Amino acid sequence: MNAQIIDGKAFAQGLRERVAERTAQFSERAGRVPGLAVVLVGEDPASQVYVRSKHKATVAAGMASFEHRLPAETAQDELLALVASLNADDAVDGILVQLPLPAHIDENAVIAAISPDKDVDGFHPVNAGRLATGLDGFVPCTPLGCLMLLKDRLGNLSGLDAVVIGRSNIVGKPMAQLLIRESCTVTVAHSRTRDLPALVRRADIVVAAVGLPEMVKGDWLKPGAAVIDVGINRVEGKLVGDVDFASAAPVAGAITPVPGGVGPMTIAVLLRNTLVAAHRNAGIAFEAGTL
Ligand SMILES: Nc1nc2c(c(=O)[nH]1)N[C@@H](CN(C=O)c1ccc(C(=O)N[C@@H](CCC(=O)O)C(=O)O)cc1)CN2
Repeated sequence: MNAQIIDGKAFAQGLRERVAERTAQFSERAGRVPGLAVVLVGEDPASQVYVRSKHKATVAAGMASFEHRLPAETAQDELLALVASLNADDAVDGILVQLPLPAHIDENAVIAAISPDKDVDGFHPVNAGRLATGLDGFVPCTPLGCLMLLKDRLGNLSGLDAVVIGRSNIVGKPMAQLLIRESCTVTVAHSRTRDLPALVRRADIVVAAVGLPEMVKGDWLKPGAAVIDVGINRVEGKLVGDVDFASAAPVAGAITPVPGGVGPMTIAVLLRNTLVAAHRNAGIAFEAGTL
């Protein structure tokens, strides 16, 4: 067997085009464009690339992009004051503080300061609670992107066994919640999990989000499993995922590559979430349709 490659880059491009069409319709009706504010603290090279990509994608979708770049030494109170001003700004529908933040800033305090109604990252505890309890709210972009790719490939996920490797607030936990919502049987594995290969071998769906280069091997997989690789690890100048693609591809039924799999979905879903936020803020019903 040789896995079908899940082309996240192409899927993300399609999603971005659909968001752009719906943004034009929204802007016509609301008399204003959706606005996304992105805050970057410090000079982390990868974060600078992501923030630049977000700016370009936001503008290309027909939205207003408000970029705030602060020096690495910025005091937490200064960042909280900026978040408060963005919360109060009617031109801003979505607020995103790029992570990771410098070590002297409490990430949780900053996330908690963002208005849950502008939290297009879906990281605020209110939105995490909404997801866990089945209420409408913002869902973190990367796991929602993974779910879109899975549903596009597999259709109905009901009854499938899923293993999520990694328990972060940003990917692992919300991914598990989304799969539960689709009626999968979900196991969340982490660094203390015993006999991870045996657990993975039972899964129809494997989502790897641990940040350990090429950790998941092909002989851990059930033949035909759908494998979603969230890892972005730089090894000797090369980008690799958390899955050992060379050994996994001959066993899996479908697999996301790195790069070009999950990564591009993050920004496409961010635009989608910003469009949803704009509808809510303007009091216009949002029809999800193909978004
Ligand atoms: N506030 C947030 N911070 C961070 C998030 C997030 O969703 N919200 N996610 C990541 C970084 N990220 C977006 O912010 C991101 C990561 C990867 C990609 C991407 O397209 N990756 C490409 C490879 C790009 C490369 O060469 O480095 C791919 O996988 O094909 C986009 C966005 C952490 N911080």
